[in-house]
Amino acid sequence: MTNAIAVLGAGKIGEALLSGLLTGGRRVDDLMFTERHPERAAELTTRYGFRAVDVPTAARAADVIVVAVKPQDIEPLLDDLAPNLDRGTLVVSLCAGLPTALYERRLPEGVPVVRVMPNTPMVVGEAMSAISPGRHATGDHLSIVEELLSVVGMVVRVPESQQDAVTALSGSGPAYFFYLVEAMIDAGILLGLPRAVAEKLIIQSAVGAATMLAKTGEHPVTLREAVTSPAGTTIMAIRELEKHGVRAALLAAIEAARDRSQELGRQHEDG
Ligand SMILES: NC(=O)C1=CN([C@@H]2O[C@H](COP(=O)(O)OP(=O)(O)OC[C@H]3O[C@@H](n4cnc5c(N)ncnc54)[C@H](OP(=O)(O)O)[C@@H]3O)[C@@H](O)[C@H]2O)C=CC1
Ligand SMILES: O=C(O)[C@@H]1CCC=N1
Repeated sequence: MTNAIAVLGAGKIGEALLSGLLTGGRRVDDLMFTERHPERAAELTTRYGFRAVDVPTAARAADVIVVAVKPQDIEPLLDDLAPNLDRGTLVVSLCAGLPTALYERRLPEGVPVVRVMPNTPMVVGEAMSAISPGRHATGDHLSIVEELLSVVGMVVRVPESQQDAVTALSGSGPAYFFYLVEAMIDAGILLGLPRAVAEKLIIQSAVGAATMLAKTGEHPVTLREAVTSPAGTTIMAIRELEKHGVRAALLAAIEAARDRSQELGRQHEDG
C-alpha cells in the first residue's frame, strides 16, 4: 500500500477523494493537500484534520501526487511541481482533457503519470473512474491507482485515446441525470404537486431505476418496455420525448462535451 498522498487543488473532487480515503481507513497523517486560498485550506484542516502543505513539501513527502486543479490552472502548478518532483513519485491527473504527454513534457524525465477521469458520486463512495497509463506508468502504477480509487467507487482501465469520450459520458454524466431530475420535478410543479412531494417521487424513482439497472443485469430497453403498457400513459410520454428530439439532443450534447475535452487538451499542446 502506498503511504503518503498529496492532492494538489482540494476543491470538489480533491475533497471528495481525500475524505473518501480517510473513511476508507487511510491515516489522516498520510493525507495532505495544497490549496490556493488559506480560508479553504483552514476549512479542510478543521473539518478532517488533513495537513495543508506547499508544493515542495507535497513533492518531498508524498508517494502519490494527485493533480485536481481545473485544466485552465495547470500551467503554474506544473511550473511549481517540476523542480521539486522526484522521478520515482507517481503523478495522477484528474483533469479533464489534459493528456499524460503534457505532464511527461513538463516534469522530470521518466516520471510515471496516470490519467484518471472520475465523477462526483465519489462523495458517496459511488464514483465511476476510468484510468489510463502514460508512457512511463507500469502495471504496478495502475494497480496502485486502482487500489486508491476503488475505495471511492468503481474503476475501469481504458486506453488514453478514449479518455475524452469517457469524460463526456461518465465524467459529466451525473450532471445530465441531475438535469433530468430537475426537469421532472418542474413537471410535477406544472401538474400542481407540492414541490416536496414532486422531489420525493422523482428522487426515489431515480434511485429505484438506477438500482434496477445496476442489479438486474437487464438491458435498459427491456426495463423501459416493462413500464410501457399498450395504449397506456408511458407511451404517450415517450412519443413526446421522441417528437422533441431528446435522444438526438443527448447524442449531440455528449459529442459537444467530448469536443470540449479534446479542446482543453489542445490548449496545452505547446506547454
Ligand atoms: N467536478 C467534477 O465533476 C469533475 C471534475 N474533474 C476534474 O477535476 C479537476 C478539479 O475539478 P473540481 O474539483 O470540480 O474543481 P474546483 O474548482 O472545485 O477545485 C480545484 C481547486 O484547486 C484550487 N487551485 C487552483 N490552482 C491551484 C494551485 N496552483 N495550487 C493549489 N490549489 C489550486 C482551486 O482554487 P480556486 O477556488 O481559487 O480556483 C480549487 O479550490 C478539474 O481538472 C476537472 O476537470 C474530473 C471529473 C469530474
Ligand atoms: O465540466 C467539467 O469540465 C468537469 C470534467 C468532467 C465533469 N466536470
